Amino acid sequence: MSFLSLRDVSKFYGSTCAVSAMNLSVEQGEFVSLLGPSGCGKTTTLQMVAGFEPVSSGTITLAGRDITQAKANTRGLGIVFQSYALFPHMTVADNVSFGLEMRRLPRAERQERVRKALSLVHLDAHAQRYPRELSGGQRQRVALARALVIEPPVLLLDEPLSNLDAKLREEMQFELRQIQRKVGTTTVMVTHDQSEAMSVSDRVVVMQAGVVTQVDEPQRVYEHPRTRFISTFVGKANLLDARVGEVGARVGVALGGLRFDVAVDNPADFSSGATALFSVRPEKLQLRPCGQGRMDGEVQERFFLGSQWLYRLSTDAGDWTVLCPNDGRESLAVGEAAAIDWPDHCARLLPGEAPAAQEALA
Ligand SMILES: Nc1ncnc2c1ncn2[C@@H]1O[C@H](COP(=O)(O)OP(=O)(O)OP(=O)(O)O)[C@@H](O)[C@H]1O
Repeated sequence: MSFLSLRDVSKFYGSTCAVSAMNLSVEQGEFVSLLGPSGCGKTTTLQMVAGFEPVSSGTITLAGRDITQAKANTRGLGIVFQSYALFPHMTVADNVSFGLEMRRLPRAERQERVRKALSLVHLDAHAQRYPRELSGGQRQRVALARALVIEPPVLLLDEPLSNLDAKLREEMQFELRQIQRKVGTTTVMVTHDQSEAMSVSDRVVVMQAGVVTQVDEPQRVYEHPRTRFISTFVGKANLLDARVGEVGARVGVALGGLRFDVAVDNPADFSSGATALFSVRPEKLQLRPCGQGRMDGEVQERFFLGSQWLYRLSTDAGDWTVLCPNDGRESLAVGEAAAIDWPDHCARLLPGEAPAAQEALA
């Protein structure tokens, strides 16, 4: 049995369904991110696990214990929310020690645990400072230390890095992952930032309108998105209408004047003669001289991104976005003709109709 488990958990606010029959199993020590656009039910899910919001239906278990109706303060979970409200009149050490005092731990043990927690987040030297004397990233680390010091079975993080600027955020993502690996605390993080979810998580739970649409390792979500929405929400994708030909282990596709086969995860999702979406990531496409690729096109726009060039090309099959590494060679000009090509294994086919949205997890 998994460590943290949600079974058919739903949440209604009046007639609004915030979370619909959600199933999720998190293993001990795992780092799982809930990823999705604003309003898809991520925070509500976390609040139900934390015990701050009652579930409308369903069951939540932790280490084999049904905690669905347990009061928040009896769940013993570590929680770091977006506004990581430290006590401004307390030193860093006192802020971190607070939860241990509430648990009436002896003074010597408190001091030792606070020392260890601050060392973990590299703030040993700042123990006697006040929150106002810290940078945003340091304050964030105090909040993390405060959550970790109680040695919670599960750490819940709600957009913990969203107040930080881009560079600090990236550094903290790296640190967060390192700390989590070191301590081994089972962690569930809410984020709407796909690159954050991908870079820190063992598995990503993609949510849309209260429904879980995919649960997979980050690379799998990126390389094998299950729906049109996921393929564009997680990274960028070229999506072109195609017609399904013969369906077997590989599926025949007609795209513009081209006919070719695509390997698919589940051939049963496709039927001959139906429409489907052909998908390939912009960075998987290559530009070649005319006549030397799969189809010829014309450059409509180009953008210099520093390490890459972004091109928009028009072809008979539709418009394409292509990302090419800036290898120092001369770029293509607007109006220039070029052929588009892609390796077979980078092509994906998505059913025209979205597959069953809810992922039932074993
Ligand atoms: N207390 C509440 N009362 C009524 N509706 C609510 C309440 N809290 C959330 N909702 C609604 O439930 C849905 C899910 O909200 P939730 O905050 O879980 O989304 P989210 O994915 O965390 O969004 P964000 O990324 O913007 O924080 C939304 O439609 C929201 O308006």
